[in-house]
Amino acid sequence: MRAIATQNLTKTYGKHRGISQVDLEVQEGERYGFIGPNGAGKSTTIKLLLGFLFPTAGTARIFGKDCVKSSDTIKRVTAYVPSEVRYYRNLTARQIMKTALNFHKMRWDSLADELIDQFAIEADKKMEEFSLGNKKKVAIAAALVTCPGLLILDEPTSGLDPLMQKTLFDVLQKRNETGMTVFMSSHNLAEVEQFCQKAAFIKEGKLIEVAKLSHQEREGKIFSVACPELTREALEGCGAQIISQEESAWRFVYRGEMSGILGLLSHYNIQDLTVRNIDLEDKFLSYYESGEGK
Ligand SMILES: Nc1ncnc2c1ncn2[C@@H]1O[C@H](COP(=O)(O)OP(=O)(O)OP(=O)(O)O)[C@@H](O)[C@H]1O
Repeated sequence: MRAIATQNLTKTYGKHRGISQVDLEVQEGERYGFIGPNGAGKSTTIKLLLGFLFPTAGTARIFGKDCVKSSDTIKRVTAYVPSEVRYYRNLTARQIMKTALNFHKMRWDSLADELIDQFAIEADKKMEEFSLGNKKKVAIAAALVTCPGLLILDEPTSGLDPLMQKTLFDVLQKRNETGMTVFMSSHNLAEVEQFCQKAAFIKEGKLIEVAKLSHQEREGKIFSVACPELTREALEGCGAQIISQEESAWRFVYRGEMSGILGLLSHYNIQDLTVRNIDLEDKFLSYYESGEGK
């Protein structure tokens, strides 16, 4: 079963672009990242999934249910943690978690206490007394306490200190192991790379790529080589894709067998050499700096 499926999903704000023809597929149980620069269309997509906005064209489904027609049913199996959390000032953290439970016709139980403990929440303090990061922790606990099948997070770690970021991903990992699907939009590429199995890249409202993030599926290595004699012809002849050259310093991507490039380099007097996996930041920069779709 697909937790999220959108087809041709399009939203315009009057004459302004929102998103255009987005086809997204997230399988049940997946940990999925949603990446794009400011204004790319991440929040618009999330709001369409949650039924906060209606599409101009196309469809969005969660667990097979249409996000417009079955918005109420979807809200019962989906939880959402926004990037910036706003609550009524005079509610306590406990009251907010209870409200979430009431909405799902659930009772306060040991899980609620456990979440308060894990996220070090001062449960009887009012929202007006909470810092931004502490409000975020309440939002996370209120989302998790309802045991959603799908958790959608917008910038999940914004406002959280490093210890709480770790707690969050530990808790998400455990929930994911028992079946919860996680869909998170983030500007923090390292956290997406570490936690998610797949990531979709959105640019100017269009989905431009879905990347698998498991280590086996990495697409090549980045070489940085210092060598005055090396030539563009030699590198390209071997299948390298040059990223930059400054005097004798070369940076290139190599996707072939290692023996090929190492065989070539062994003929040169190499002054320095580093090799590393392509990471999400490389991909992000290549998609978004180049001005091209891919
Ligand atoms: N209410 C609105 N009225 C007009 N245009 C809007 C509105 N909301 C979003 N947009 C436009 O839709 C496009 C996508 O915006 P969106 O907020 O979805 O991007 P985003 O990827 O979430 O950005 P960020 O990372 O900055 O939060 C942008 O061009 C934005 O200007």
